[in-house]
Amino acid sequence: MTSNSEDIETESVHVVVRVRPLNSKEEMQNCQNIISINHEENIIALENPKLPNMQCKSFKFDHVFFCDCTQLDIYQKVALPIVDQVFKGYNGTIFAYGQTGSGKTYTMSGNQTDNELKGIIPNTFSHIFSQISRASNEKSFVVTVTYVEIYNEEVRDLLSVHPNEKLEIRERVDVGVYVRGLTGFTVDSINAINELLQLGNSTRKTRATLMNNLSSRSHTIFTITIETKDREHNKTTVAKLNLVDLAGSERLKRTEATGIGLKEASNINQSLFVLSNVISALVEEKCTHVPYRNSKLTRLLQDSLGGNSKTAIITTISPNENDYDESLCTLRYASRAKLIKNHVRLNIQTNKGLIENFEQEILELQKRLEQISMNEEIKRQKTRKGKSQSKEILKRYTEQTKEFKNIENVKSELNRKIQSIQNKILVGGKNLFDKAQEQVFLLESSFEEIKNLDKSHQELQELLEEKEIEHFDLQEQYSSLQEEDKILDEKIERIQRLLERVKERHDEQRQEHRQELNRLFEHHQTTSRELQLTNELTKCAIPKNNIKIIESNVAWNSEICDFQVNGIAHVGNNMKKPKRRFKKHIPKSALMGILFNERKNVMRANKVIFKKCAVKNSYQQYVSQKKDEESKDLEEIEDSDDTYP
Ligand SMILES: Nc1ncnc2c1ncn2[C@@H]1O[C@H](COP(=O)(O)OP(=O)(O)OP(=O)(O)O)[C@@H](O)[C@H]1O
Repeated sequence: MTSNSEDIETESVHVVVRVRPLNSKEEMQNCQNIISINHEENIIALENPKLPNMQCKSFKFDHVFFCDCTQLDIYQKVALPIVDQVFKGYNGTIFAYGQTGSGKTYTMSGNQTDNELKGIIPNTFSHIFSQISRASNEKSFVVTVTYVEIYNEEVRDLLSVHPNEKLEIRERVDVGVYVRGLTGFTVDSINAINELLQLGNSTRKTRATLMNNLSSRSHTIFTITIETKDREHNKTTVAKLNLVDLAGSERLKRTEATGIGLKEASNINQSLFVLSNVISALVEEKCTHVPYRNSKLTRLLQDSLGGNSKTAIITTISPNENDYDESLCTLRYASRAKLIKNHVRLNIQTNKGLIENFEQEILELQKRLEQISMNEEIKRQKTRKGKSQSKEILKRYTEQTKEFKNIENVKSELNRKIQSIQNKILVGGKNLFDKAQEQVFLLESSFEEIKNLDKSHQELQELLEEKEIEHFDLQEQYSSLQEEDKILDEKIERIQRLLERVKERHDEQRQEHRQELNRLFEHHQTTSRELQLTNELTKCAIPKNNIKIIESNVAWNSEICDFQVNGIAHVGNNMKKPKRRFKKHIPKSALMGILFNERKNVMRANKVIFKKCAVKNSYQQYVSQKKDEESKDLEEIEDSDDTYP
């Protein structure tokens, strides 16, 4: 077997944890569960029963399964991906590791009579044969099985007629590590492979201990080798799947083992100790030597740990508070094993494989059969020709008939051989199940399909919900945009109407201003003329000096809107003394008289003047007021744009 170095992939060992439920004995003793699980993060936390206030010890794995998980859950998450890879030509290993009584055998083998309780090994059988029956008929497969146990550091063949015979481990460059003299069986159906498993299990060493009524006293490796010949791509691959059920580690104090039990337990612990050393060495960066050779177990699992294999370790633990130390130790090793890197490559068959050998054998047998048939035919013809001749010939004929019978027997034996070899080569697409098996498997696969469908249904449902939310959002956005658009239209319309109104008002006001301006202008002209006349009249009526005196002594009172003589109160007739500013040489009475009369005249005249002036002022005020109003209107328009809802 060869494979290009470029094809080598480095990948970590897949490590999962399975927690078994508390058993009835533990429940009766009221033992506490010290394990909690975070399924989303795949974290398992262990509470120290002696120090409940201390923080839990937690470990992260590729997957964690709690007591309620089913055998099929484990198969789908752990074994199925590896079995699929074996079909592609990659080696695979699945092994259960854990304390005695933690559920390794339950996980690997389970209860064979109950479909739901079947473990990884029987489920793998169904998976393999269903894959073959679903494959293209351009593919041929040969499935072979071996089953070994390592008991007290001795390798034994569980399928051999001499199961107690010790076997040796050897290594060859082209094959790798192998067990010499191991019996391999080619299987063509689930029944055939199941029978071999049962046969092996019946020989496996088990014993009742204080920790487990049916404790495995040996490590077992059930190996399925699948050779696949793909005629379409002219490629043959051969891959091994090791299904390993280890014996559990045990504290001798707790199991109180003695005699053979003690020897078994010491050997089990010793080989598990080597296994943990191998794991440690593999993950240590500076380590140059991995002690695979220190135990038979690690020697046989050499390829699975750090070698050419896709490996999954199922760490089984007990939730019982009394098993805290063992569980912690198991989890520590398991989390270390996660760091092991394997170097996986596609195993392409370059020399003659089983399929080719079988095919050649069939051809040779068929040729022999043809030759025998031809010889037989010639002999028969000769016999027919000599039928009517002498008695002697008749005697020979009887002998020849006997010979023909023998030939027939040889022929049927050859046909049987051909058939049995042909049966070993499984052609893709062929139905390999008998009715009952098919139903069982269909039940399992439909269960699997239902699960997958459920999953995809759930995913689709979630997607649909997401899309619906998006749709609602869009609709909301769309309707709010439409509303906004409508509101904006209305706003524009209203602003336009407002603008038109303002324009109209503005035009009207302009018109009014003009008219008012004209009117005021005319009025102003008339007033100016009148003022001019009044001035002329005043000049005639009042001497120039007096006018000056009057002018310097009167002031406009804005409160009463009239002229007032400075210093004289105009309340009734109570006029007060004028201020001393008047010149002394003018007699007071005369001045008063003049002043009084003239003041009256002047006041009248000035009132007129003032009024004219007031009109002029008010005209200017009016103009500026109008300007203000116009600018206010414009501001109003501008404001209305900004402040509109
Ligand atoms: N997940 C589980 N669900 C239900 N029962 C279980 C589970 N795991 C183990 N058990 C039960 O616990 C008992 C011990 O299990 P099992 O024999 O598989 O342990 P083990 O790890 O193989 O022990 P040992 O190393 O001694 O062989 C069995 O009765 C088995 O049915």
